[in-house]
Amino acid sequence: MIHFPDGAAFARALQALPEPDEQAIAAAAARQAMLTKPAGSLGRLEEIALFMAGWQRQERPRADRIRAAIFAGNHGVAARGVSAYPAAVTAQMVANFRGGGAAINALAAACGAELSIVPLELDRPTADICQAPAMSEADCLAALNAGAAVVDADCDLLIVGEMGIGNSTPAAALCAQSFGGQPQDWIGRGTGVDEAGLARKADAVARALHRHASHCTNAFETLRRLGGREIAAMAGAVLAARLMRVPVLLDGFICGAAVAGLARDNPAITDHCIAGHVSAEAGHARLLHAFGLTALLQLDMRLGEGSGAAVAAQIVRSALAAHDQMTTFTEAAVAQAL
Ligand SMILES: O=C(O)c1ccc[n+]([C@@H]2O[C@H](COP(=O)([O-])O)[C@@H](O)[C@H]2O)c1
Ligand SMILES: Cc1cc2nc[nH]c2cc1C
Repeated sequence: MIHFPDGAAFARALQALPEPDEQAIAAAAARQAMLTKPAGSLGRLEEIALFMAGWQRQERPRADRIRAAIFAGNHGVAARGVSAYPAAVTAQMVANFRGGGAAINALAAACGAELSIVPLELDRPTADICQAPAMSEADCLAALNAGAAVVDADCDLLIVGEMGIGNSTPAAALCAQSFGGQPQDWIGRGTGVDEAGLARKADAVARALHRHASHCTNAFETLRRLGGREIAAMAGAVLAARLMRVPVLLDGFICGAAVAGLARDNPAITDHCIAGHVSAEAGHARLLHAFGLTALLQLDMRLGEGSGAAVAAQIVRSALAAHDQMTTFTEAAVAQAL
């Protein structure tokens, strides 16, 4: 299991990212060239198979053991009226996840993923980022490690998701800090705020950046000051997955913002990530563009809780099923291209 003893160890890990196995990619590409289809005709499904081969270091990658890790946290900034729902919903939804009645329960079951629900000190919201760093160093480290702890090396694919009333505001601040632009470029309706709520979000992001920007000198400090527990946990999970060469399916805007916190220090952090979908949250398309990622799906979802990634996992499974199960031209006695 990956554990970061301190912020410096986390920073070192982020600078020493393993690369995919080029030999496995070449073997998978050679296999793909022999399968009974015109070259390239499975489009992005072929890219997905090669991507998975590289990270799993095998010619025929698997998606049998999918883990969906959903982290939950509460946010001091929620008291500023930046969400359409009360903060109590975070804990209530965690109970719903545990009871099996949320969207992610159905969608994880549908794609064959095992769910891990990880609430992070819901009774102790982070500080209001307009006034103070969201977390102490110890709290941020604990959250990063809670994320890292869900990843095990025999996982074929990791889905990361979140639940946290108010978290689209710190997510917007993280994106603005990491990639520049104005608060307006990164804020959106979240759970469905009205115009006044949107204005409060813009104001909160501007205040947070004004207070913290000059102190956000590295990924740890950026996540600690502008993030939240579930956001840091997602960052820890994505980094730990990379260290174990476990490919990751990213969910929506808040999930992406966690990775934005890491990407400024090392843009290669997204190399083992697939963007499962582009959510309806206004800043998500901009964020994926900044990462250079193209989402698998655009379904106008804006739920969070790993839901978009769980739907996208069906595409990954389809890609790997074709790659694994199709016959070759020789086996099926089908004539090759002229
Ligand atoms: O995944 C997304 O893109 C997404 C977009 C909007 C809202 N959400 C979810 O809604 C919550 C954040 O919205 P808000 O309005 O409370 O900041 C949080 O629980 C997220 O999981 C998620
Ligand atoms: C009901 C509800 C469910 C959620 N799941 C993720 N974010 C959410 C926000 C709300 C409000």
